Amino acid sequence: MITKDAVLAALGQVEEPDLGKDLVTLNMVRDVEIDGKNVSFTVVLTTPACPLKEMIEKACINAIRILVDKEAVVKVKMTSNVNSNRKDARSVLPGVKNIIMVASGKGGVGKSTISVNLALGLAQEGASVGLLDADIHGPSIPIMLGMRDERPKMTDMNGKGMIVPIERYGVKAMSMGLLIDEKQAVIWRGPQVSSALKQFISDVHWGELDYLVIDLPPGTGDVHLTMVQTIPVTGAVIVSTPQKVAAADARKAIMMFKQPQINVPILGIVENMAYFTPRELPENKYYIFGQGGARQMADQFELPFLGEIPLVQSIREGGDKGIPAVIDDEQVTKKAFAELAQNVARNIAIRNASLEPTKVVQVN
Ligand SMILES: Nc1ncnc2c1ncn2[C@@H]1O[C@H](COP(=O)(O)OP(=O)(O)OP(=O)(O)O)[C@@H](O)[C@H]1O
Repeated sequence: MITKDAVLAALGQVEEPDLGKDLVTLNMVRDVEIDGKNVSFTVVLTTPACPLKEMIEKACINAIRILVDKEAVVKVKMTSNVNSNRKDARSVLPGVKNIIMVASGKGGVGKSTISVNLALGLAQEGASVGLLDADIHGPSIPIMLGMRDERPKMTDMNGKGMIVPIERYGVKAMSMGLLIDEKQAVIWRGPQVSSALKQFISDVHWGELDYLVIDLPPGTGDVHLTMVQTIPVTGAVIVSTPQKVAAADARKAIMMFKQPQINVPILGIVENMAYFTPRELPENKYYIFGQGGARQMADQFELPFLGEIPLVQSIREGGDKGIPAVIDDEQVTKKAFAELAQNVARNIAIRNASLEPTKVVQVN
């Protein structure tokens, strides 16, 4: 006779490869039910974007068949509950489980393109996602999401007026560009930008989110410090391109986050425009700017390499039209961005299981 104890003992042998512990110890197994040879249970993953989903499901079925009963009919329900390791007072972004900053040392490497498609990619996997455009001097997200002419609505939250993010393609988005006059912002100095940003962060009503993706301005300046002083960041994604000059600037961004007084974990490096793929020959890859630079940089800093995004005409066209690549039909770009979203989600789960929460830092 199959018993619940035997089932749990077998599942106790199945390891979550990224977290290095078994599913029972990690409290990921729920609702075990047994009816004769029929065994069913739920596995609660730490993210819906888990790239190991199928592998874990197979390992569970095998464990029951090998260790409990080879004739067992096993039904596994795979669900998720995104984990978080926030231990701050939640005075900022209270309902947000994980905060991802997308950064690059240099402008024009595709940071906004990556932010938008990463947010949409995570949402397509089933997560609840927000996207915040913190690039005051060059906000491009309103264009990329086709919401440049929209004006955000306000809502009353316990007597305080809050900005309601705009929903696009299943993601809640908000940009400084929708609230401030760009011509005026151009002459703002660092402190003005910082205080506007602080205000902006606490004035948007995000509600409950699994992930909030923040598109930072390029560089390594005041705004970046303001952000880490204001927000308990889960981790940063560094965007680079294959050219040596971009890599040198990406290094600066890495060094900034690694500084002991900032200490924001880096979730990994993504290489944008890694190779060119013509529309007519989607299988062909031309490494026109050189190959493997970002991967080497990741190895050098012992950071995860999150993926290569090809240089494709439709990514640029989609960005200009307000139709991001992820929701387009082009399979090459869809696949590259889906892998990026899965790798980011995976590294957040690992980070949450292994590292201390990020503290909001005081920089003097
Ligand atoms: N992989 C790609 N393939 C084709 N075009 C791309 C790709 N990535 C970005 N682009 C295009 O390059 C331009 C710059 O991209 P984007 O605005 O995302 O860069 P950025 O790093 O955010 O720039 P900035 O920091 O200066 O705002 C845009 O026109 C965008 O559509």
